[in-house]
Amino acid sequence: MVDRSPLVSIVGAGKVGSTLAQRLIEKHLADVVLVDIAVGLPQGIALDLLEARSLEGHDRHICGTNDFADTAGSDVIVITAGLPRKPGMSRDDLIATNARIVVDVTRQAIARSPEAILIVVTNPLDVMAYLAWETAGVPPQQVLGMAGGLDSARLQTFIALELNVDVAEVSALVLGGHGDLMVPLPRYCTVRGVPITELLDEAAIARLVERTRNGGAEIVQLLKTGGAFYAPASATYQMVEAIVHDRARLMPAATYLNGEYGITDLFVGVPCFIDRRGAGKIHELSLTAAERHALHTSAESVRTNLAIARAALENG
Ligand SMILES: NC(=O)C1=CN([C@@H]2O[C@H](COP(=O)(O)OP(=O)(O)OC[C@H]3O[C@@H](n4cnc5c(N)ncnc54)[C@H](O)[C@@H]3O)[C@@H](O)[C@H]2O)C=CC1
Ligand SMILES: O=C([O-])CC(=O)C(=O)O
Repeated sequence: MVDRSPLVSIVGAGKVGSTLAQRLIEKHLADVVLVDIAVGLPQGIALDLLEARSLEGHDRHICGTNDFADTAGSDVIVITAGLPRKPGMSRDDLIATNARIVVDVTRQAIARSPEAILIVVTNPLDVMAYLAWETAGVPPQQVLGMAGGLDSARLQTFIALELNVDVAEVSALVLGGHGDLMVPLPRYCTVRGVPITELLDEAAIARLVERTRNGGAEIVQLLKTGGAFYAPASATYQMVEAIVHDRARLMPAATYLNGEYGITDLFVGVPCFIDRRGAGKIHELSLTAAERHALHTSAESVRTNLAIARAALENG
């Protein structure tokens, strides 16, 4: 992508941000700037990770800071700043607080790296991706939201556990908003190319689909103090890697839709080719009437939440 080492700034040095930072440097993908509002937190994590460098055998650099000036010239900016939910909460309960945070940090980050690809992770994901895009004032291809890779990996895991097969043999696909109405697509889930509809009965598939829809909440219930972070960091890593290595990888991600799938002016999860320019061509699957209806229902819920976020921002 560039002659120098790729530079990834991660905004939010919490669970997801710090885990992603570790993955990025220890897998030699990029140098990292970790920025957070909490004084000492990004500095402490960065120092700890630096001290592990000789043990892990890499020479990637990481810097922790509270100053966005240190993020200047980033190739990729990942936004993980904001509240995670607690047991009993929906992701949508985070709208007002996280909208303010995402607008604020996007403005500060993009001013220093106007060419960077933005990957939004903060929830509720699809709404936050839209706000980040609107705030950044960049072409929509420059902004992506991470969720489809995570939701698909969860379904992939549950299929592998159910069939007791190697997870590497399983492929799965989840579209739609990253919420309770997400759209797992069993017709597009396979084991070595064999559709799971030939391997599992309807009741089993329905159970796995439901577990996937509740995948985030299941972990929130277990952890009690926040949400999942290892798999979210891995799914985000894959997106960063596709950008940094210009891979043109087809993966589900929240992407700006302008008529694709019959949806306009929203970020919603669909398969798209991700490369150094961000979101490339969107792939339009041929969906059944029921699948299309489910996708539209999910998208309309994102639209409603976007209106709620806008109202919250207007009211300060
Ligand atoms: N899209 C997805 O699939 C996933 C989304 N998430 C979301 O990612 C977000 C982060 O989750 P965690 O890392 O678990 O939370 P966390 O609470 O561990 O970390 C959040 C960090 O954001 C920082 N922060 C808050 N306001 C800030 C500001 N104005 N500027 C800079 N930093 C700020 C906090 O100080 C904290 O360190 C949450 O909204 C969570 O719901 C988490 C997992 C998956
Ligand atoms: O459930 C949450 O709040 C975090 C998240 O989005 C996920 O793990 O899917």
